[in-house]
Amino acid sequence: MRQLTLFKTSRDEPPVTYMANFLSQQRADALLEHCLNLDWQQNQIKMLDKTLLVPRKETIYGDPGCDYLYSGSVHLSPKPWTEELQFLKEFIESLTGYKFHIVIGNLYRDGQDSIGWHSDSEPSMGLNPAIASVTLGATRKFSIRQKVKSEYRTRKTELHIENSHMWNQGNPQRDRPEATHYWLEHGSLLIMHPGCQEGWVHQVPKTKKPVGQRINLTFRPHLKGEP
Ligand SMILES: O=C(O)CCC(=O)C(=O)O
Ligand SMILES: [Fe+2]
Repeated sequence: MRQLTLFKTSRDEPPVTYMANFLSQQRADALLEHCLNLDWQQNQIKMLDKTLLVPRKETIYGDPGCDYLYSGSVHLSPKPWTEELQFLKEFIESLTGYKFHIVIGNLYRDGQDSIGWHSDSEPSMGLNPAIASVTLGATRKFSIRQKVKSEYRTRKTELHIENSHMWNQGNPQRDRPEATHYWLEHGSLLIMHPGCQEGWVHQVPKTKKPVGQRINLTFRPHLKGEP
């Protein structure tokens, strides 16, 4: 298959590529059905002396030994690839030229499930990782903006940024760069290119509008992955 040619983005444009009709309706429906039966769990994040439930369910599949730690406290250990997930991974690899070793799934049960502002910069992915994200089910808004200075310096997690009013003075939202929004649809692919995690943060905010369940699959590299 011909690979996507690399993607001109200017300094002020998010380094992402969005393909709305990546999967046919039929493939996307079948994959959603498959993914609803994966092994989902709701994890906990420890922050300061609090324990908070992650506001969505999660799962991880991938190469053996590719454990993933995020927010300093959520430890995910991959189950072996299912045939469907491995096929999808290889399809995206051949399209993009990027290599992936794990997939982390997010299950957003309704509009109250979300992921706050964050970047995915776990050292186990190596430097400047590309991440490919497939959406199944309900459409949700995905926002992306450039980092502010303080977000470059420390490895802030989604809950640190969301709760930054607890330790920042003033209004932390006031000086944030303007966000770009994408409506991620059933069967779509969003590629976050190298550099995206280093200079930008993204989120899927909560919404009061009635929305059905949505599954998001993020394919990621891992330093311990198979070559
Ligand atoms: O659900 C999405 O579209 C984004 C998920 C995400 O950012 C993540 O898993 O790190
Ligand atoms: Fe992310």
